[in-house]
Amino acid sequence: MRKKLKNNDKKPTSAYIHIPFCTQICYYCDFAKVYIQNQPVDAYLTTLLAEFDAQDIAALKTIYIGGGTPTALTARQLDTLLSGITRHLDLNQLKEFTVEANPGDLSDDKIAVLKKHHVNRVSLGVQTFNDKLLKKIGRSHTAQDVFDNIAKLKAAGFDNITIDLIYALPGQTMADVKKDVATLLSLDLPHVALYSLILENHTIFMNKMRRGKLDLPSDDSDFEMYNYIIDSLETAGYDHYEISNFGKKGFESAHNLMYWDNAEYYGFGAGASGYVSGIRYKNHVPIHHYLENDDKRAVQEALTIKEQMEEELFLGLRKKSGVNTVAFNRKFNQDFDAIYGETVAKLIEKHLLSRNEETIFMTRQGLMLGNDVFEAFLLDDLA
Ligand SMILES: C[S@@+](CC[C@H](N)C(=O)[O-])C[C@H]1O[C@@H](n2cnc3c(N)ncnc32)[C@H](O)[C@@H]1O
Ligand SMILES: C[S@@+](CC[C@H](N)C(=O)[O-])C[C@H]1O[C@@H](n2cnc3c(N)ncnc32)[C@H](O)[C@@H]1O
Ligand code: SF4
Repeated sequence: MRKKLKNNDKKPTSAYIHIPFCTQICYYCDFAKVYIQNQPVDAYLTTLLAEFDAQDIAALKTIYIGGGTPTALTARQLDTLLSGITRHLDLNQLKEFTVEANPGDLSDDKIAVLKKHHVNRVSLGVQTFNDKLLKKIGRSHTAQDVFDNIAKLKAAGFDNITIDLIYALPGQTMADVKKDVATLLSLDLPHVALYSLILENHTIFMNKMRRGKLDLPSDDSDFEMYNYIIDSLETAGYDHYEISNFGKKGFESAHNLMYWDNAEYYGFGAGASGYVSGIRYKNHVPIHHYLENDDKRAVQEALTIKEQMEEELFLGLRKKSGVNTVAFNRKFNQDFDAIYGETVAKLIEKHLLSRNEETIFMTRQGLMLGNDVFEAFLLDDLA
């Protein structure tokens, strides 16, 4: 179907900002980033803030600064970035302002800068509490750094702290996962994201795998770990509100929910994705391409209605609450069951999907095999 969606005149109320610098390059990571030494960091920040200013944004509900590692910047650079972003914003409307941080990088002066500029959520890339495993995956911090950073953040008044953990790491056993979960629960944080290790191209791990030198847990162990994690966290009072995300009541990430609700957002910086006025775009990467091109967008595409409907399903089904079919009918002016009724029935038969009156949502099995479910919702060209 070639028909374009009507452009949405309303401005997005969320922004993602990308800082593509790191003080370490982890063996598993394929995100847009480079080692920070000798990089044109100040020039990058100037260009990034010019890109931001050009949109003339008066208010945002959620801001997410990710990377790379935002806290790889010096306190002065972080101050420049955060004051540049918040300078013209109506801060009364800002609900969630997240900055990602690497435990090894988060000093007192950087924490003070975050606090000064209204950051109210910090996401720490912990990955595991096992120091041996941390070394094995190329991280330069220890579990103790994490405990120290969390204590400092709490002392500075940050109550919305989330951590990222990865499981199914090379050589990791079920006993290791149980220890990580026990440590996590002892910290009593309001939110955590747990990812199964993905073997990405162009990473040291992929290189090792090709040479037969990476000892990854089997798919069965991966399932067992995932099941254990979900059961333990749910028992401890966390809501498993998205495939990889768990939150105490009221601490679900508003910014990430915005993505899964298929809403529009700005993306600023090298490699950032955005979705504005019906157009999905991705900015130039690597950094010098981003700096040198006047048009920061490397690719952009106006989504057809078919693509919009597919995305509504892929993204919405990531959430435990699933997709509301009545809202779908209203949004697209189509009959959900005429398009997807058969697909849904087949997935229910395979115990991957459930349905109640208005919504469809994934079963535990579906959450584990997410990609199989998403593929089933790809549409052939509609007439
Ligand atoms: C792009 S990183 C940015 C966070 C920050 N630089 C840090 O590492 O502390 C965001 C998160 O993605 C997750 N991640 C990155 N690569 C992954 C992979 N190959 N498999 C699973 N999770 C991954 C990690 O948990 C990481 O904390
Ligand atoms: C893997 S997720 C981790 C989420 C986080 N732990 C939380 O719950 O707040 C975050 C990473 O996804 C990537 N990311 C998120 N939104 C993006 C966007 N709009 N454009 C490009 N990358 C994005 C960034 O690399 C970012 O570090
Ligand atoms: S996981 Fe974080 S610190 Fe490690 S390379 Fe990726 S972005 Fe950088």
